[in-house]
Amino acid sequence: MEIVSKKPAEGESAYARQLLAGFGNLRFTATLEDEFRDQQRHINVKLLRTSLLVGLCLWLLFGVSDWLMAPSELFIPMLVVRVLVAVPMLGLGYLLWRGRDLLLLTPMTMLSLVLVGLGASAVVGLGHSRDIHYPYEGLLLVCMAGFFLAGLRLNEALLCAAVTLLGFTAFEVWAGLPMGMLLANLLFLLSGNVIGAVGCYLLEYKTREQFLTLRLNRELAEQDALTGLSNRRSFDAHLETLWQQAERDGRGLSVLLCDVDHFKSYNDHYGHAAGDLVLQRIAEVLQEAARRPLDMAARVGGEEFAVLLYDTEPADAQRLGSLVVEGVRGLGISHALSVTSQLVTISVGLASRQHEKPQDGAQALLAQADRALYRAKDSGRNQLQRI
Ligand SMILES: Nc1nc2c(ncn2[C@@H]2O[C@H](COP(=O)(O)OP(=O)(O)OP(=O)(O)O)[C@@H](O)[C@H]2O)c(=O)[nH]1
Repeated sequence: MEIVSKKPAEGESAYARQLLAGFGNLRFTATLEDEFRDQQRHINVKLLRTSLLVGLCLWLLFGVSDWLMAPSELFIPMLVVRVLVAVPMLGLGYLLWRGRDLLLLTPMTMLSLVLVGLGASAVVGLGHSRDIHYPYEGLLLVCMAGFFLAGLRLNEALLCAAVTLLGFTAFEVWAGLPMGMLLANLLFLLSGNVIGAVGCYLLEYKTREQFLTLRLNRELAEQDALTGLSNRRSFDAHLETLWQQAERDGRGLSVLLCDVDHFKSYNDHYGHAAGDLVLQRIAEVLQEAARRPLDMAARVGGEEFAVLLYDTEPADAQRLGSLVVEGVRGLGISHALSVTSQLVTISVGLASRQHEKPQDGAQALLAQADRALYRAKDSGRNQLQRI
């Protein structure tokens, strides 16, 4: 039978595909976008704690500027605005302090930012109702905070800036600012926002690029290049993790250790490249057996594979292991020099962690599977043995 390569192609990784396809519109495919946003939420909690503290201090500090610069009868209304805006900021602070409700983080941040923007617009409007030279430039700081300090994505920061500028325009019309001056002020604020938006775009683009590159590198570091299965390193780590989880939750854990039979003679007869293709086809069979989220199929040596089965009873693991033996034989790959069969076959050793008995640890389980595999080889290969 002719064997066709099913090796994972370059770019088969979702991260690599997204890097190749580009993301100039600052958006990934749905799954990656969810993953990205989830990661950002966790990072932003820390960033926001600092930003909020700085923002709140500055917001109240500007009250001193109101006191120094505004006509005295306006100070109290301005102070009321500042206090009213500080309340939702304190609410956001509470969310950040608790560190839960992460899904509320972005809406709360946007709400706080919009309220600060509108509050600042109201203060400026009050000022301009008496003195058209009352400083308004501080409003740009609010928009810049949205672009760079609040952990928002560009479109979210743009929305906050747009609402702020609309509020600013409304308050200025209310204050009766001359049209020419209003347009000049708006032009200044808009120019500042364009600069902020471009900077925010570049920052978000780089953040997304870094996200994809890091995830891709992590994936590559954990993967076997030939078969696309997990490699030995990630297998060992996953085994330890699952072992601890199985102990904690009182669940079963099984290891199938699989070794290709007479593979040396296969290589000698058909060539190393053909041998590589066989390993890839076998990997597919094993991957099928490890389809549940916590299960794992890995290439742990040259022609040696392992399958971890979490929360699986020994009898089920044995049934699955036998299916794997049959599945590989069922590939129908000729092996003229095999004294076991005319086809490529594998031997499998099974060991299971039984939750009702005291256990020695993950490595002991692996050693048991290795002994079972040795027994399978010794008993004629092309079969499963268990300890
Ligand atoms: N094509 C290919 N061969 C590999 C790879 N890694 C290891 N091998 C070969 O796998 C063979 C393993 O041979 P042995 O350990 O003697 O075992 P075996 O011939 O399979 O005999 P039994 O396990 O006793 O049935 C060696 O010839 C290795 O060169 C690989 O990545 N590609």
